[in-house]
Amino acid sequence: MERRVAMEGEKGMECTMEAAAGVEKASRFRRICVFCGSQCGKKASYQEAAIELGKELVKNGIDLVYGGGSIGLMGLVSHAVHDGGRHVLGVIPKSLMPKELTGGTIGEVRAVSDMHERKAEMARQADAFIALPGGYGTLEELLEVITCAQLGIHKKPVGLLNVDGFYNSLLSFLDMAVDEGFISQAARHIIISSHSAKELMGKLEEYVPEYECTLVWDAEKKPLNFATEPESGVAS
Ligand SMILES: C/C(=C\CNc1ncnc2c1ncn2[C@@H]1O[C@H](COP(=O)(O)O)[C@@H](O)[C@H]1O)CO
Repeated sequence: MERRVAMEGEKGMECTMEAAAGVEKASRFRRICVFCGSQCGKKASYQEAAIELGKELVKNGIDLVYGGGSIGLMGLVSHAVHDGGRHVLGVIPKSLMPKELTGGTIGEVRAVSDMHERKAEMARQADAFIALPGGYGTLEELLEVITCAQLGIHKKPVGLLNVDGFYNSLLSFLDMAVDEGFISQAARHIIISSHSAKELMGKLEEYVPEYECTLVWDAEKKPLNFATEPESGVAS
């Protein structure tokens, strides 16, 4: 079921549509980008968490942006969102399609030319980011949106779904880097983590960025293509 954007003069229409779709509470986010493994991982809990997160997005009336793959946790989260009737946008480099799109496409698939364009397009489309368990690719994507937040390039919330403590050692490493003077407390607070999708969503809804955009970027160049003015009313 696709959400229709209320036209001018249709005040209240969107709320009615959301209620009809079973959406519990209007979210500040229209689309969330999920980074996750192209593998399923060894524990069933990782797969359950991907499905739970997808259902939580649906419950909150939020659409999905992701890397477009049909494999691993990517396939599970995208199916959960699509099955729940929300829009799914997969952004995938053409050359990766044979490797990561083995199970057929769902939702809208946007083919891009390379990895940089994939990350830029996902970032542009999303109002917030969530990382599920994953490998190098997931970490790379996660760290890029964190470092861009640190530089003041965007103010979109970044969540970590710490399923079964999967990210405990990463979080400990970051705490150690704070203690050792390499990461500031404010920058450490960019990552919002939780063990459950429901709690994480609640924290992301309440997140207030501590970062000022101190850098003046050339508006023509739009660094890394993060949208400066979000379409959904979320502070970018
Ligand atoms: C190679 C370049 C950039 C850095 N690499 C990646 N950028 C974007 N997405 C990536 C990158 N490496 C892997 N991925 C994707 O992440 C997903 C999850 O991977 P995981 O290793 O299973 O966690 C998967 O879709 C990968 O394609 C610059 O050109």
